[in-house]
Amino acid sequence: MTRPQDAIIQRKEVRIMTKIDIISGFLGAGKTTLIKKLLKEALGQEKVVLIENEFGEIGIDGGFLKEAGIQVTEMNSGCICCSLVGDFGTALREVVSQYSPDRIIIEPSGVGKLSDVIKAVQKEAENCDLSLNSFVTVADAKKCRMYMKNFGEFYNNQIEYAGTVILSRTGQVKEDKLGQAVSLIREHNHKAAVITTPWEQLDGEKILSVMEEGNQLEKQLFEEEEICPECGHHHEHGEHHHHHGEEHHHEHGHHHADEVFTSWGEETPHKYEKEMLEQILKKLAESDDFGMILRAKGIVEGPDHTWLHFDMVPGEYEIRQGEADYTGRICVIGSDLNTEKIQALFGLK
Ligand SMILES: Nc1nc2c(ncn2[C@@H]2O[C@H](COP(=O)(O)OP(=O)(O)OP(=O)(O)O)[C@@H](O)[C@H]2O)c(=O)[nH]1
Repeated sequence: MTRPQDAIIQRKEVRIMTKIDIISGFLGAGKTTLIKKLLKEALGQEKVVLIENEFGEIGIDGGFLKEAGIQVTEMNSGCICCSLVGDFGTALREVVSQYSPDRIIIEPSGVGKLSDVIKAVQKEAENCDLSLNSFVTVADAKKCRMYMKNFGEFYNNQIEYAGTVILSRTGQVKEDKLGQAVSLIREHNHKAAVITTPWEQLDGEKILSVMEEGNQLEKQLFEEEEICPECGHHHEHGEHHHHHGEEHHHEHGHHHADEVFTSWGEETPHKYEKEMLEQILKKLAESDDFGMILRAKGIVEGPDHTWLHFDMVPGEYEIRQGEADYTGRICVIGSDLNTEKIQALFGLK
């Protein structure tokens, strides 16, 4: 029986809990861009800590968020999922006791499995005052077919476990292509809300409210479906079986991210002219000589004490002028990387 005072006590308990939002998504999907938008447009009044787990030993993203006054905890020593669950728990507890934030945003590495991250958070949530508030996946509308085909074991898991799927770059694709992307997502997740509106048209508050709605599906997700400890996939039963019961069998081989993806990173004082950097990124994006490049990013010194920040994902790159850093750094992530050739391309050997 619920008495009025019980309701009050419950509400108080909810208020002191730290909310956890997991923002997953494949390499270069737009996780950091989304987090910046949410911080600016929806979370300005809250005390937020960001836990980042970048793949590759050189952290690049932390800087500008720190400039914005956000506490950033990087976990570059290993991955949140699988092997280092214990360490992740420690990091989470430390963050809670040190900062008692209103909210912790977790940005897992682009090649992490969302199911593993959710499991790790749930394990800790039992011990501390943490509530799993939302778990979303950012997916590039232009590339989801290609990623599903080539890296389904990692990519599909992120889609399957998302409470909300936020498509990025939807303004750059034609309507029919966007429709195809949504169908592909739906094949792997028929419950999540899928945001298709270009981000510029949406306020951060709106996005946050959709994310938080998605949370209500959590119980359903975890109660109805068992999670395979081997592959992290749902083993659905009953009438859901037609859904993706078949394809998960041949995906059953369990790979750790570092068996499939490699990264190369270097800190360097080397200076680059903008045109030079452009040529490098173009070659990286277009040539097959370097392996399958999935992501490159960095901050390097340019001419006349300027600093160039760059981002590359398959098919596109971007160079902006930005803040100086204590030294230049470059990170390249992909599959079957030829690191010697990449190093030479950047003029570092
Ligand atoms: N035009 C456009 N560009 C986007 C969008 N989302 C991300 N980008 C660009 O894509 C690149 C990667 O974005 P990030 O936000 O760094 O992606 P991420 O998922 O954090 O990437 P990782 O560091 O690999 O985990 C940047 O150059 C962004 O400006 C989008 O919706 N539209």
